[in-house]
Amino acid sequence: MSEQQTPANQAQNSQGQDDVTHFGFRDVPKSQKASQVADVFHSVAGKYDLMNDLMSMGIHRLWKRFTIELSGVRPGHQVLDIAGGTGDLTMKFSDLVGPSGKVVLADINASMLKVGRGRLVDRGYAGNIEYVQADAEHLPFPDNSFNAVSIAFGLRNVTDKDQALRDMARTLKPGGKLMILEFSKPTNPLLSKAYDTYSFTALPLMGQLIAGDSESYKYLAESIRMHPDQDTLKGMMENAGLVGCKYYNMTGGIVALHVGIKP
Ligand SMILES: C[S@@+](CC[C@H](N)C(=O)[O-])C[C@H]1O[C@@H](n2cnc3c(N)ncnc32)[C@H](O)[C@@H]1O
Repeated sequence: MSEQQTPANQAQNSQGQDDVTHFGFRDVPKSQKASQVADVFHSVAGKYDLMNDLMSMGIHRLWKRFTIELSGVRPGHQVLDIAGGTGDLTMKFSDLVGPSGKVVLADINASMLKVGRGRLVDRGYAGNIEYVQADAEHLPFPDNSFNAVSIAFGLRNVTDKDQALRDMARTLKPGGKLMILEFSKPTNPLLSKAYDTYSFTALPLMGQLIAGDSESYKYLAESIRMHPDQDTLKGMMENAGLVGCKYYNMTGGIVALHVGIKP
């Protein structure tokens, strides 16, 4: 298909440049991205945790542990884990906030929420967790609700990231902390090359063998490359009104944790 004939460019021609975004390396109309992302996560939900462990060789657990350590979450706190998926962070926050606190596990995708809820209930997590199907761009929570908001490996799937950041900032209490754990840009060119080879060959192959779906894992690799790098994301957080924004590179910048405070 030629460039001019893609649905994305048709939208661009008839409605203007702003109506187009990317889905991995492809341009798509903004109105279609959420449903394409939804297809990815409906497809991978059942094998999500196994694939996470295999693809990252278990290292995602360390990235998440560091996030929890920096969260400052304490007993009695209210926490939102948006794009919470199968609930890795929610579980840890639930332990930290205790019976007097609350964690909201929110995700746009019913399949991921179902797997997450089943997993947490199986492990005996109940009482201080709420499950909400919600889009990060339109959070159904009042202003100033949460001591901490986290989004782990979710932001790169969101169509309008600036809008999502503004809404996360809105729902934070003054002094509350936003934590964004996300794939980012490796700082070393050699690591970057090896990581590219791994991402574009091994990931789709593993996706095919284990989840029967290479396309979703090709999207994973592509979406990581399209995501804003460390300094760009930090600037976006500042534009959303957060202060004290900084980031911590992990595994050579393959992943970064960004934190910012609501003034
Ligand atoms: C890679 S998973 C991450 C799950 C979990 N946070 C973790 O770290 O294991 C990304 C999640 O983002 C969710 N998601 C994608 N777009 C979203 C949006 N616009 N709003 C809320 N959740 C979204 C997906 O449904 C999926 O569960």
